[in-house]
Amino acid sequence: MTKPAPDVLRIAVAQLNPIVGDVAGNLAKAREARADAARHGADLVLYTELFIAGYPPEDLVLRPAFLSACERAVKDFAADTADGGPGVIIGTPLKRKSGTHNSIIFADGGKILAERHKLDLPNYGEFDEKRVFQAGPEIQGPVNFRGVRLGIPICEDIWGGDIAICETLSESGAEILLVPNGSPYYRDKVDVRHQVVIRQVIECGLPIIYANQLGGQDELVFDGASFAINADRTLAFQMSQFEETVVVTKWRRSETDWVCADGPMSKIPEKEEADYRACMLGLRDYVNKNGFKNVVLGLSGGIDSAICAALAVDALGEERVRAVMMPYRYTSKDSLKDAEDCARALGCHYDIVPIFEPVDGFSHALAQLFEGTGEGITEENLQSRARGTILMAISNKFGSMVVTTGNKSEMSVGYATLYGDMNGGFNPIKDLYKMQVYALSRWRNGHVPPGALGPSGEVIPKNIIDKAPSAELRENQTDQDSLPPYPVLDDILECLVEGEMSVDAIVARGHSRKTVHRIEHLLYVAEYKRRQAAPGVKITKKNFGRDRRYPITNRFRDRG
Ligand SMILES: Nc1ncnc2c1ncn2[C@@H]1O[C@H](COP(=O)(O)OP(=O)(O)OC[C@H]2O[C@@H]([n+]3cccc(C(=O)O)c3)[C@H](O)[C@@H]2O)[C@@H](O)[C@H]1O
Ligand SMILES: Nc1ncnc2c1ncn2[C@@H]1O[C@H](COP(=O)(O)OP(=O)(O)OP(=O)(O)O)[C@@H](O)[C@H]1O
Ligand SMILES: NC(=O)CC[C@H](N)C(=O)O
Repeated sequence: MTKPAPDVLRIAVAQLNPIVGDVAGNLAKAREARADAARHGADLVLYTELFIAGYPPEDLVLRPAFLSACERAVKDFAADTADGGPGVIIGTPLKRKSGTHNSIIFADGGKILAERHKLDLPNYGEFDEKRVFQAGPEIQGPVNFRGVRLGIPICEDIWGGDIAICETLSESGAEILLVPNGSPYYRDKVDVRHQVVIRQVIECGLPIIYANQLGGQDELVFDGASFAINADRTLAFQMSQFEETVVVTKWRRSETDWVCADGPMSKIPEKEEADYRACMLGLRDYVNKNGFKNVVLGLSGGIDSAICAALAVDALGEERVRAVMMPYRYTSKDSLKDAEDCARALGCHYDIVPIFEPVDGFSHALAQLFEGTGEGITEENLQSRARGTILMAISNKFGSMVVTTGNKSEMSVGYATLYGDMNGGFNPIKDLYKMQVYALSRWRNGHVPPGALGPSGEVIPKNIIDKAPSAELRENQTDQDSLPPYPVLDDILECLVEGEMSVDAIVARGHSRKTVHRIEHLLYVAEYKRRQAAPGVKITKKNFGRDRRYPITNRFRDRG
């Protein structure tokens, strides 16, 4: 006799932080979450996209041994469900006759009930899925789970491509849609996701549960913030952003549809907090997942290195961060004081390593060769390179990763020295324009974000925020000697980079044509530097990683 279909379903959403390639570790994490969900009465656990592999696995998917390890792991996990506990929907790559797919397996009672393959493979911005996966050959209907028909589109499948996947699932009898996602952070992305899901709910008339991955993976930060929308378009539940969590949500069958009867309603952080927490999580996971015990950075008394030091202490704790002030002839007393005050406020290790000897040593070594030439950028870069070499020596000696500190404004126009201040393994502020660096610094002085390991109070001394930024590579230098004021520069850059706007359109916003042409030129000729730059956290819709792929050799200039 078949059991009657239930009127209540407890669906756990596992918003977890996997490690790409750590199949055994991810399986252990999945098992732990299932045990936890079982203790809280869950019928089913929904994991995120490709959870067993970690997302995005990129070219690992081309390795047969990796595919076999993933498939073995999900089969073992499916076998666990013979214990009568919750069923599972878990993401894994699967190699089948139709190709290698981005898939899920749905298991219950010790058996794999169904496999589903992603139909719409994203291939834009940061995504390159068509490179390693084949799309599922056809839309497959809902899966009957203990008498309830559940549709399982996978991430991009609901983003509104050519195929009406949610609608088709609804027409074939699905009652709830459960969507595993690997949806990376960019500013305001939570709103974008809500809009995407609401649009699908309107189209298909079904409630949709959106489970998103958590954690940093190279340049990407997965921010979680999993949620669901009821069939009547109301928010059914909202999970927290930037935190690992497993929650059991309760769904009740009504006359017409399933409605969420119990689930969390977490508050989503506002702009500065969200960006700060993304930078912090991205840095923490990069350092920890790559096995570094600690980090080192040059602390100049300027705002960029100060916010990087704060992010590092918040991400890793004061004991794991070493800040090094490396004064030279042009380092002001103010900078020495500001750097020390910042390090003291943060409580991290602080050292002073002057660079007179290395810089003067290089100058001596080159004196004959350079005879008759004037001093200029070459000599300025020697200072930056001496600092870069010292940081790399500390890195080699103690195994600390160098945190590099160039903001997006500088990285855009090439105001950074190759093999100098560009040295480093990871850059937490690579995708923040200078004005955003200021905004986040002010915000951090007034708040300690959840999960931060650093202290409260003014961790970035006010003087660092108030003074005119300077690289201090020659007497009385300020950034504004050779660049437009940062509010102007950042606006032009945002128009050129994120907006891909024409020079005419940017001039129409009130900027001088000459300045816009100059910035466009600087942006293009700095491409070679960016290709050699360390990776860093993606915060905007278009970062200097995968999102923007300009040629290095490029004669185009917009003179239209
Ligand atoms: N297309 C290309 N493809 C490959 N390599 C190319 C290249 N063009 C130049 N190069 C190479 O790159 C070298 C030039 O690059 P690089 O040595 O870095 O030096 P460069 O870009 O000439 O100078 C560094 C710039 O960064 C500024 N800076 C430095 C440090 C800190 C800050 C700050 O504001 O925080 C600013 C500094 O004022 C200066 O404008 C050339 O000598 C050449 O070897
Ligand atoms: N005197 C210094 N001591 C230690 N590190 C330095 C020093 N000067 C520069 N650096 C390092 O090189 C990076 C680039 O610094 P620079 O001062 O040239 O300009 P910046 O981009 O305005 O950075 P900041 O705002 O941190 O000063 C700094 O963020 C810092 O990590
Ligand atoms: N992994 C995916 O398919 C993600 C695609 C989706 N457009 C997102 O950014 O969230």
